[in-house]
Parts: sequence; C-alpha cells; structure tokens
Amino acid sequence: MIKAQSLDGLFEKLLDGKSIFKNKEVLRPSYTPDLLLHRNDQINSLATILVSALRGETPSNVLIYGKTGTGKTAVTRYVGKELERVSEDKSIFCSVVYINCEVIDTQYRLLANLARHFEEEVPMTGWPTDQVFMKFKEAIDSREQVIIIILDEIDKLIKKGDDVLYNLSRINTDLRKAKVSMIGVSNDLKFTEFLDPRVKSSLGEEELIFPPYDAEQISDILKQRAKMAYNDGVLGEMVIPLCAAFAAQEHGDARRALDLLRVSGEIAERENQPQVLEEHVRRAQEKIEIDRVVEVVRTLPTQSKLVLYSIILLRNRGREGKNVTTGEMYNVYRQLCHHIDVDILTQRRVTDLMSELDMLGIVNAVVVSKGRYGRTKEISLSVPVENTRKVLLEDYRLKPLVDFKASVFNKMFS
Ligand SMILES: Nc1ncnc2c1ncn2[C@@H]1O[C@H](COP(=O)(O)OP(=O)(O)OP(=O)(O)O)[C@@H](O)[C@H]1O
Repeated sequence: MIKAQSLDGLFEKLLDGKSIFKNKEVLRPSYTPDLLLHRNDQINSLATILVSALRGETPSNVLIYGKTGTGKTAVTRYVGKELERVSEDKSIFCSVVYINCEVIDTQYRLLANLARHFEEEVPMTGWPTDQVFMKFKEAIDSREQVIIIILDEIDKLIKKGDDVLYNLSRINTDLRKAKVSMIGVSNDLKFTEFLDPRVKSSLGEEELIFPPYDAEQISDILKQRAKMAYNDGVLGEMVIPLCAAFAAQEHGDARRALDLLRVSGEIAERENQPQVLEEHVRRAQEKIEIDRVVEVVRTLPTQSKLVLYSIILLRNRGREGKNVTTGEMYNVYRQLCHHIDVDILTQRRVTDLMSELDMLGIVNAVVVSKGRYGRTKEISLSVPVENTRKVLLEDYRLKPLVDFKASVFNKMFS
C-alpha cells in the first residue's frame, strides 16, 4: 500500500526559507512610486494644463501618446492625485476619475462607471445609453466642480465607435455648474485617424508625447525600485545594467525592465539561491519573451493561426534557415484549411493577415526582388518555433493538424 507522504507544515516550511525579496509588490505594474524619475518635463506640462481646474476653469482636453512602458499612466495618475490633494487643501471641488478602457471598453459601461463614481444608481446593463448619460450629467451638475476624466488606452474604446467621446467632448455646453475635461492616453499614435474630425480636434486641444527611456534612465528607475524590493546585497552587480540594457533594446520600456527585475528574482528564489545573478536575468528575459509570444499567439483568430502554422510547417521542411515565400505559404495555408474544413481566404487577405503577424513581431517579412520574375516577400519566424507550434495546436480547431506534416508534406517536398 502506498502511504501518503506527510505534508504537515507544507507552507510553514516554505515560509521559513529566507526570502530575497523585501517587498515584491513594488515591482508590479500596479505600484506607482512617490517619485517619478526623468519625467519632470511631462509632469510639469500636464500640471500646467490642469492647474486651471484649481481656478474653477475648464482645463483643455489632452491627448498623451508614447510607447508602452514610458510612464504615461504613472505620470497621469500621479498628477491627478496631486491635483485632487491640492484641491482638497483649497476646498475646491475637483475630481479625477481614472478609467482603463481596456477593461471598460463599451460606451455604456464607460458612462455607467462615470455615473456610479458620483454615486448614481445605474445598472451595468439594460438602460438606454442616453438615460445613463443624463444620470451622469445630473449627478455632476449638482454643484460647482471640475471633473477630469482620464481615459487610459482610449484607442480600445473607439474600436466600438466614438459617439461617447463626441458626447463627452460636448458635455460642457449642457452643464450649468460642473465642468468636464478629458485626458486620453494611448500607445497607438495613429488612433485619431479613425475619429470623427470634431472629436479629434476637441480631444487633441493639447498633446503630450512621452519619449522612450534610454538605458541609463531605466537603470535609475530600477535602482530606485530595487532598494525597496530586495534585501540588501542580494542583487549581483550586473543585474540592473543587464535588465536596463535588455529593456532599452526593446524600446525603452520601464514596465519590461521592472518585469525582468522581478522575474529574475523569482527564478533565483525558486532555486533557493541567496543572490540574483546575470544568468537569472538572461533566463528571465527568455521566459518573458516566451510568455509574451504564447499570449499573443493564443489570442490570434483562427485564420491567422493557420497562416502562422503554414509558415512553421514550411520552415520545418528540412531546409533549415531558408526563408518562406508568400506563394509557398499560401499554397500550404490552402491545404491546411482544406484539411480541417475551414473557409479559404483569398491570397490578398492572407497577405494582410501575414502583415498583421509582422506588426505583432511574430514573423518578419521582407520584400525581395526575383529579377524578371517580379518581387515577392520572404517570411521568417521571429518567435521560438516549438513553443509557438505547441500553442497553435492547443486550439481545438487546429488539433487535427498534428499529423499533417506526415501525410501531405511527404508528397509535397519529396
Ligand atoms: N519615470 C518613472 N519612474 C519610476 N517608475 C516608472 C517611471 N515610468 C514608468 N515607471 C513604472 O513603469 C511601469 C510602466 O509604466 P506605465 O504603466 O506608466 O507605462 P505606460 O506608458 O502607461 O504604458 P502602457 O502604454 O503600456 O500602459 C509602472 O510600474 C511604472 O510605475
């Protein structure tokens, strides 16, 4: 008879081990430090625009752009918090409402959230949108006050239409006492192209651009956070410079750098190492990259998954290192669709899907000239092949393709 191993004190034993972390939470994206480094210009510019609220005037609407991890959210929230703090000191009514449009991504939910913020009872579904908007207006117009609405990741909201932004941008004409202004935050520089020109000009009364951090600036940000996150003497000398270098290579992304610093520590801790070393950072970099790819690939639509799978199959056809042409890719894609009974898209549409994969950083397509045969695109994979293949085959619609290589490829390439 197999005797169950005694698990007494399972968690106690784990907890007894000395942690290398002092406070891991400060490395999470949700944590905003009290002092934001290398962002004085942006903080001052935003404060200069918002200070009107403290004079009872309506601040201009602002659009904030910058690549991911450049401190847009951190700066906006920080300045918003300061504004509320000073307004309280001066007994001026001023509220800053933060909305993440990736989570609250419909017009109704946005308005319902705004109304609820001001203690209006509005259900999260079911009412006509106009009625919710009316409730919000009534709620805020009960007294003299300035409301600043921060719409983070605003590009996610307008995917479902820009009516709500149009209405919000005109709301001040209907209000007697309250004043509303909006701050839109986005890492997509082009999203305003899809906006109604009136909304575009109203939202973009002021624009702020957040440039990427360089390696030195990221290093400073990491040092500030590492002091709070790790116990003294735990970090090897090369850990911060390496995290900063990796993140700067990407595009100066502070979030990526902080993730690297945290995951490196987690890897070291799991192995009961007393110190975080360079090798842990390298492994963390690999792990984060794979996690990212897995997430992006997993959420692709089926047709894009088929395009990607055909590239992987061609890449594995035995002539390693040779790039795949669009013609070859389309040929295999068609066979895959046929095999699992999925509609076959036109070559043009498939080329578009491939360009999307290129934009996501999953493949790299370059145009090459074939002399008098014209031009074609050569595609190479920018992601680890085996991991990607595994994730693709997790999709139940693609599962029957597991054996595809054996049955069709032998015929095609023999
Ligand atoms: N100047 C800074 N000083 C200290 N920490 C910073 C600074 N800039 C960014 N960070 C930290 O980096 C992480 C990412 O920053 P933030 O969320 O503000 O980036 P973002 O530009 O809004 O990115 P995204 O567009 O992806 O939302 C956060 O943990 C934030 O606290």
